[in-house]
Amino acid sequence: MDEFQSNFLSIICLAFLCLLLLMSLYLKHHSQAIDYWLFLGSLPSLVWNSNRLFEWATEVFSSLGRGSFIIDGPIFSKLRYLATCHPNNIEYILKTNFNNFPKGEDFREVFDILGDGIFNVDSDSWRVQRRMAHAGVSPVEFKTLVANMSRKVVEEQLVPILIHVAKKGSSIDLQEVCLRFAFDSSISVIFGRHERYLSLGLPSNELAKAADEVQEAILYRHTMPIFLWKTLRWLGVGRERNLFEAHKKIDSIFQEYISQKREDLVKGVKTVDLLSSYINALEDDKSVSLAKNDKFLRDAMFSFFIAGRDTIASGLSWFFWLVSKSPSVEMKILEELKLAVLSRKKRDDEAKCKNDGAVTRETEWRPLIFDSDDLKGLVYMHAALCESLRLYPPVPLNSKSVLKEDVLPDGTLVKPGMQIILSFYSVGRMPWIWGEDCLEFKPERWIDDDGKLSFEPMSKFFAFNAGPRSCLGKDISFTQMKSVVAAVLFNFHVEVVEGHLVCPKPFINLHMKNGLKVNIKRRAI
Ligand code: HEM
Repeated sequence: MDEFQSNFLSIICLAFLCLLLLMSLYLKHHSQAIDYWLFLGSLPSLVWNSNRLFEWATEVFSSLGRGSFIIDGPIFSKLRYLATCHPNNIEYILKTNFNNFPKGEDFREVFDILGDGIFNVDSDSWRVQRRMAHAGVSPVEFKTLVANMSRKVVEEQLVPILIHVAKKGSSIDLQEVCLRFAFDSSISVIFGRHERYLSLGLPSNELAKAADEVQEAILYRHTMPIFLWKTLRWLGVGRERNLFEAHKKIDSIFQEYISQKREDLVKGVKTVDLLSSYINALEDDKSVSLAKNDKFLRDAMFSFFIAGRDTIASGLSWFFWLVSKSPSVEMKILEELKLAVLSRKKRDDEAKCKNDGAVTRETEWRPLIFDSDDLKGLVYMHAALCESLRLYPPVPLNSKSVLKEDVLPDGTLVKPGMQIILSFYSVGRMPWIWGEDCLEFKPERWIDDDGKLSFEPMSKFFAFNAGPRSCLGKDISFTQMKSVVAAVLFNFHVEVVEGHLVCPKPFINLHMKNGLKVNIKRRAI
């Protein structure tokens, strides 16, 4: 064999070996339900499925038959994610070894719009924020404020719009209505202001527009390597330009609200709202400058605004959709509400008899608005809301970093530098976690044999997070959602427009890609 022939043979052997390596790498990982590409890792799969990320992750978990899988980035990047939906892992990360899994610097950079707000800080800064937020939302006065504000927005804004739509016989996007309800309720509770973003004609609002832009831009950041969006930010182009403008707008609106509130407080105008309670609490600490306080207030209030707006809207929209497809659930909710109305009537009649002896009977149809007293103890409605949040958690994913090497309860090794994605969306869709009927909307699974709410499902329910960073707004969320659900279902029949396609939108919060187009009819009970 001459030199040329031997070189030629070597090249052929090398090429064959490379091909073999490539095929084996591809095939090996392909058999594990997630494609792995030489040099590019799992990035092509991720990009390919970016418009159905939650469903894709769920499919991968299902086909693997276990609760964790690795997503590798391109060969020279340090990108390495662990996706998990295993309840034991989630419990371990959020509770048992909480200190080893902070949010981390990457999260902080991507969500820089949140500043030093509670969602964006770890360790001591988080503890300070948590203490203040807890003190702000725990008092009975605050809970009463939330109940009163929800009732007000429902009575004065939501119901009149639905009456209008029912009379006209036209359709409406119920998701948009829920978003606007959540916006107005949040603003009134946080700032004591009444925005009326939810009103006939669906007016535009600068703050709402900026907040939407922020969500879109942050999602966009998730789809590309950090260096790329940072370059776009530096160049001031595309979505980064929009984010910059939205950031500026939000800062100026919040600064105006804060200054206005300070002036009101100096004038002696007292209101019960979150901002007032924060200003009063900060007043005691004279060591901090006003400007620093204002920045702290901006970050804290923006976090509350983000916390309450999209979550409540998402929770309500998916709930109405699920109930519209499940007449038996709807009937049971109505039965429960009728009982609540009867006991209210009894209370009212007794009070009237005591006062003037005459019990009036109403003849004309008037929408019935429920008070917080009426909404206490609605076990079935509570169960139905939990069931809807199980299938469609408003915060579908959570992300954590790793401080020290650790082994998760399912045996997965995690190392510093890795990012862990907790897929709350997938947890509710695994037969091995929730049973073979996991995809069915069954509020009954939340009710025990004595007809009370069962605590058992709570150990695998993470819609409100868990552990030290669990949601501080859980109770008030139920108050708000119940006041909307009761008023809408008791007074109206909601019917999804025929042919309207409902599917999740890849977003920070779980919204519907095409909204929720519904027809509204007045209900005669
Ligand atoms: C259906 C409605 C809601 C759902 C499903 C929900 C869910 C969650 C989740 C999953 C987290 C953890 C987020 C993370 O670690 O990044 C969280 C945290 C939080 N939520 Fe909610 N939330 C809801 C409504 C609210 C409301 C109305 C408020 C307003 C007071 C609120 C206040 C908070 C706060 C302050 C935290 C931060 C806790 C911390 O980091 O220590 N949430 N929520």
